[in-house]
Amino acid sequence: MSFLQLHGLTKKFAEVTAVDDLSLNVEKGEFVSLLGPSGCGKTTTLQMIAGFVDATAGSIILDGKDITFAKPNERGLGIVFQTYALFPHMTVEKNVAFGLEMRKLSGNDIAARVKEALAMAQLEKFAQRYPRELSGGQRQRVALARALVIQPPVLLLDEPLSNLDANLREEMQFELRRIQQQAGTTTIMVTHDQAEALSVSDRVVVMREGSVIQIDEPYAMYENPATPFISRFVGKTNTFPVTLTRSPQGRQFELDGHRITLPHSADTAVDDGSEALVSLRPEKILISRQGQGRFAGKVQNSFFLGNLWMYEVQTAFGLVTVSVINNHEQVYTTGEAVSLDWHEDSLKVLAAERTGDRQA
Ligand SMILES: Nc1ncnc2c1ncn2[C@@H]1O[C@H](COP(=O)(O)OP(=O)(O)OP(=O)(O)O)[C@@H](O)[C@H]1O
Repeated sequence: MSFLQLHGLTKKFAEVTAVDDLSLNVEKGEFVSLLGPSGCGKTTTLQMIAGFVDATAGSIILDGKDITFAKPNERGLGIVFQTYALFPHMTVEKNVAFGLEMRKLSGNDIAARVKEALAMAQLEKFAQRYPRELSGGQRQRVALARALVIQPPVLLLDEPLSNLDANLREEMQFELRRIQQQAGTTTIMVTHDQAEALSVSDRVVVMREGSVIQIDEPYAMYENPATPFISRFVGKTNTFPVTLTRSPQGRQFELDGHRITLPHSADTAVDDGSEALVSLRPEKILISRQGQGRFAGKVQNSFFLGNLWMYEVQTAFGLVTVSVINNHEQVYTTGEAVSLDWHEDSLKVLAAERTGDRQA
């Protein structure tokens, strides 16, 4: 039996269904992210788990116990809010000790556990500082230490890195993962940042309009998105509308005068003759000097991203984004004629979605 089980969890606010029949099993020690665009119901789900919002329907089972209607303090979960919500008038040490004092542990136990939590979050030398005397990353580590010191069965993180600047954010992603693994705490994080979800999670849950649309490990989610929406939301991709036909060699479509046969691995539930979208990641495309690949194009824009070059290439089938690792190789310039190619295994075929799904 899974450690945390959400069964058919639903929340309605008057006419708005914020969360619609959400089911999810989380294993002990697992790090699961709820990922999705603004308003998809991530925070409401987290708040139902925390007990701040009552479920309209469904149940929450933690370690075999039904906690659907338990009060937040009876659940004893660790929570880190977006704003950290540290006590400004308390030192780091006091902030971290607070939850243990409320639970009336002995002075010695409190001192030992605070010491351990501060060490885990690498905060020992800041123990006597006040939150205002800390950087954003240090405050975020205090919030984590404070949540973990009570040894909660589940740690809930609500956009924990969104207040940090880009560099620090990346650093803290790894730090967050390290601390979570060291503590071994089952963790659920809400985020709208796909890179963050992919880099720290054991599994990612993509939500849209209150519903779960895919649950997978990060690599599988990126490589095999279930819908065009996920292929655009999780990472960047190029999509081309095509019509699939069947031949003795397998499923085929035509692009810019070329017949392309899909490998069996890319076979799909899409019916023959119906419209489909082919998804092709920018880093899976090979760009070369004119004539070396199957598809002709012209570089319309190039962007230098440090580790990567991104090219937008105009082709007969639309604007294609290509990314190339910056390893001192040839750089293509705007206006240059190039050709593109790819390995057929890189193609993913997805059923075209309803109209509202066309914008990521
Ligand atoms: N207290 C409330 N009363 C009415 N509607 C609400 C309430 N809380 C949330 N909603 C609605 O429920 C839906 C889901 O909101 P929720 O905050 O869970 O989304 P989210 O995915 O966390 O979005 P964000 O990333 O912007 O925080 C939204 O349409 C929101 O407007």
